[in-house]
Amino acid sequence: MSTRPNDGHEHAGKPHHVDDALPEGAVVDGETLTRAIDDIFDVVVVGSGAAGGTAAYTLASAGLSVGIVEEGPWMRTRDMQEDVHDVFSRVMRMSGLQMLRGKAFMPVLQGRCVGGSTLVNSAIAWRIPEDVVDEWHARFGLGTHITMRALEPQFDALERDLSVSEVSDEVLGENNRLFVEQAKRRGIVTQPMRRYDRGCKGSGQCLTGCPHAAKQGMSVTYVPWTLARGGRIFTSCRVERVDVRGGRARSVLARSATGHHVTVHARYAVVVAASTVQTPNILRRSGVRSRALGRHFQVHPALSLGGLFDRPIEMTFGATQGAESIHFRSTDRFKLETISLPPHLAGARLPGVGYELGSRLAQFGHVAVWAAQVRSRAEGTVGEAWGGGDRIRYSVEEDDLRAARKATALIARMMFEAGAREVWPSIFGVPSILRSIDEVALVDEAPLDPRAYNFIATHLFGAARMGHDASSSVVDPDFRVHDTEGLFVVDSSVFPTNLGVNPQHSIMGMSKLAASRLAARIRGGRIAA
Ligand SMILES: Cc1cc2nc3c(=O)[nH]c(=O)nc-3n(C[C@H](O)[C@H](O)[C@H](O)COP(=O)(O)OP(=O)(O)OC[C@H]3O[C@@H](n4cnc5c(N)ncnc54)[C@H](O)[C@@H]3O)c2cc1C
Repeated sequence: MSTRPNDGHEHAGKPHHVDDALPEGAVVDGETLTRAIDDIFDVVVVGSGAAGGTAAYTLASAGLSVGIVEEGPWMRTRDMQEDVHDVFSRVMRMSGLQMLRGKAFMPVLQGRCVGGSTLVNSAIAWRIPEDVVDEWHARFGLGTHITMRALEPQFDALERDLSVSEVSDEVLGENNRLFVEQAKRRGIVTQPMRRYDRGCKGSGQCLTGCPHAAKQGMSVTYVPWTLARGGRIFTSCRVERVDVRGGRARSVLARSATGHHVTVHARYAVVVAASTVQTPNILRRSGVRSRALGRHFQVHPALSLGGLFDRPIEMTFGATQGAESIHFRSTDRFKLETISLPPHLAGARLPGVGYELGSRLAQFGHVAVWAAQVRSRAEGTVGEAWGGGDRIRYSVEEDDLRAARKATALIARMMFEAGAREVWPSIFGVPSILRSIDEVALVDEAPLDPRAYNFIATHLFGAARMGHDASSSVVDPDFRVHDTEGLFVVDSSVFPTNLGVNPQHSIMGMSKLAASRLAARIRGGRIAA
């Protein structure tokens, strides 16, 4: 059977997307709900992002009835806009203003909408590196359950379903091309990114939602495909807790944006996939008591540098992120990437104020932005703030800052070698504008102080760690919360460490593995209704 029900096609001369043609009654919109709801499914999935969308579709494809409860709204392809402010205020958690707090503040971006962060991300797909799986085996004893052999078929299926392919030359764009050329000159191994992509037009709008549904995020793939298989989604309904009675998860208790109770019962299981930040707090509110809950939170702190060139770059055309290098992943713990930012976001990276800022904005077509993700060693915590919000504490360590400093200096040198007139390193204590390659020496000496760096976090891990021992982990190697029947966690909160590569594909591979095993157990009668 095709995995692509209701696929996009032309309709009366207009593009018609899969999220325009949803089965009647399959979406219960919490923004317009006028009464309480009580419903029942075989499995209830909390969250519709990378992990939740994948789990839901895998379970529905195994013939189980699936209800998805999602805190955010559904932004349809027809409603996508370029305006960063409008999009972020509708689909980003806290309109994009969520912060990690520690020795410094670090913004942490998360989608809060159908599709979760896959609506606003760059769709880069990386299989989990084998060294990470080996480390999980050596340090956490997961080798009997989490193996490359078990994960590879999941990745194969995901890549088929979601059309993972390399960025083509036609949509590479100048920002990406220049990076590849320069890296090659330096002997740095690069590759075109592999992305979830069906017909990218190079509009550079991944971060505000693809207006062509070419990016294969969850809101145009696994979520609608789940609904086509009889599933239902409750949007704009925030899960407050899972009702656990007699040691078993019974139902999910949510509240709609209009304030009504939404109670969704699970015959067999509740699968929590609300992300590394929200999942631990949902478990806490559900009465899960584990010393490990909320601990071992990790990120890949990311930094980016702008460079001003004489030649046109035009970041508005080309894959938002199209080229990368893991050349330094093992030796120096960072990964290099390109990123084409829209002017509203890149504006925050431009140096100067007033006239000076205005004149740089006028030259925006000549700006390139290259970035690095640090495989940080630091760990933080996730807890609940007074009033019920999420409180994340995290500070990078000195080793992480050394990696960040080295990556910044390398990118700055690459930009000058590629012909940049100015490079903007974004480190406090280093001039905001470097005008020659010799000045990059100032970056080599930059302070090792977390407050000096302009990090952002989009890759999140841990805080409900997997392991055998209930005193040091939250879920067992079958993704089940220790000592709780029918309660599973399938997002990257279960990852014992970060990865050093972009996480979505690994999250989906793990979620698919967990959901396939759960479906087999339910089908085999090993989980009683
Ligand atoms: C701007 C950006 C760019 C990125 N680029 C890439 C990339 O190119 N490649 C890559 O591999 N990774 C990328 N990432 C990271 C990647 O998107 C995430 O790692 C991945 O989506 C996480 O999956 P998840 O299912 O855990 O969380 P999400 O995808 O964030 O989904 C979690 C969902 O749960 C919902 N939820 C939370 N709490 C509740 C609640 N109480 N009740 C109901 N629902 C709830 C949320 O609203 C959300 O929709 C990027 C992230 C961002 C923000």
